[in-house]
Amino acid sequence: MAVAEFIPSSSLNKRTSLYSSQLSYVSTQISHQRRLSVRSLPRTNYSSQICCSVTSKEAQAPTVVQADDPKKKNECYGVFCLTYDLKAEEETGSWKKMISVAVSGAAGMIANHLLFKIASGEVFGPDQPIALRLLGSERSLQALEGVAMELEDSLYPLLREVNIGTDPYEVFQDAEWALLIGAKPRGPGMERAGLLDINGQIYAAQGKALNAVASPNVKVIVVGNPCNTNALICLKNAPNIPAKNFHALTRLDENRAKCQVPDFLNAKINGLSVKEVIKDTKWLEEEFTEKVQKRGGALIQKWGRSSAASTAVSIVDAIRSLVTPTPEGDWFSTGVYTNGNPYGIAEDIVFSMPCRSKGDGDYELVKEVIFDDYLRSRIKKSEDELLAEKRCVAHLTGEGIAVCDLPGDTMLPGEM
Ligand SMILES: NC(=O)C1=CN([C@@H]2O[C@H](COP(=O)(O)OP(=O)(O)OC[C@H]3O[C@@H](n4cnc5c(N)ncnc54)[C@H](O)[C@@H]3O)[C@@H](O)[C@H]2O)C=CC1
Ligand SMILES: O=C([O-])CC(=O)C(=O)O
Repeated sequence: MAVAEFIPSSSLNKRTSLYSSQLSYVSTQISHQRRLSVRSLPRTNYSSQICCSVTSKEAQAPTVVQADDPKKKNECYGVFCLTYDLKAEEETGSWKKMISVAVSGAAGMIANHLLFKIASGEVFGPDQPIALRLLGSERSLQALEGVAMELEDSLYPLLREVNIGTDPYEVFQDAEWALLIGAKPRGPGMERAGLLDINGQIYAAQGKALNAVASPNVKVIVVGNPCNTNALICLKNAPNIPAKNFHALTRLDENRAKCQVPDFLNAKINGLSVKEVIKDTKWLEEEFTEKVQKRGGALIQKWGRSSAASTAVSIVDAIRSLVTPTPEGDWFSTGVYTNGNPYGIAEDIVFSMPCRSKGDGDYELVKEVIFDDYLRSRIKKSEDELLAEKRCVAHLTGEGIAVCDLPGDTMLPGEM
């Protein structure tokens, strides 16, 4: 195995430019350990290339690239990066082409659960190699390095490359999936309009970055709250990406409903409709609905922070629902851009809809969901709240001057 050599950052392209020399050293040692331990696994034809880069504005020192194949020097930009001939082995020869998955808020609680699921193959499948591109804030950069180290230590065969950085224009480069988790939590005394503005600015900037550098068909899942309106802001700032590709993560609520009692109007218990089994409509309409609505807040009271593990699971479910065919007769919930929906929901907002997928990353709306007056009234309430939020972020969607007349009961889960 050739000895790693240092290549001055100026000789590489912009993405590879930065690393503090001390971290570069630490990472080099760790990469060596990985290289040695990986080599001891029963893999053949292994030719690793290791390089280190952090993309942030405080660029510095060298990048390490193994010198045995000069042609490959510029191909690897990861904090760690393993490249070898995937076609050369029986197992890896059947793997798909590597995909690039960007995650923002990658040093946060939700990402700390999610990233390891993605790297393990649980999300995109056991034959799908992954490059992770992790976006953090300036404050979280060091923690992000820790995340990358833990990913490396986990020896996931499918995880080929990890990049970290704080500039979305660098981190989102060529991303095929963008899981946008990073956001500021609402603090005590902060007005909802203030939170909408702060997080809206983040999602406007990230939408612009995706528009400029991501894969033109990138699929985007917005998790940071308020996720529907953040998703709307994001897609309005990314006019070159189909609006249909943007989702707001509403799957956690579906999962929470299922863990209580499923959607009582459309779901079945042992083949019978829920209302045939549970006759107590008052309980279904009042207690059950409220329980799901307030589940997030109840958890914040217990944990002192919002749901992280179950949110990560629901992101996994949301992605898997798009990359695997939906079973016959089933559907899943995801917040999507309303553009010709069959339910009379206001157009031009992001609203949770029943969807099905053929497993190609795309979806279609399910048209035969049953509504009653109760459901219609609850949906109208959500619609009014989202329309009010939309007016409040008009300055971020390019639709003029914002007017914030948020209804009093627009609640975040922590507010009870
Ligand atoms: N849609 C849903 O069902 C749920 C949404 N959430 C929301 O998800 C978000 C993240 O939650 P956690 O991971 O628990 O929070 P966290 O506070 O643990 O992590 C957030 C991370 O985002 C980073 N960050 C902040 N601004 C950023 C930016 N501009 N670019 C990149 N990274 C940035 C922070 O440094 C932090 O590391 C919150 O907005 C929370 O309200 C939480 C639970 C459920
Ligand atoms: O507001 C939060 O951070 C938590 C949240 O969305 C939920 O638990 O549903």
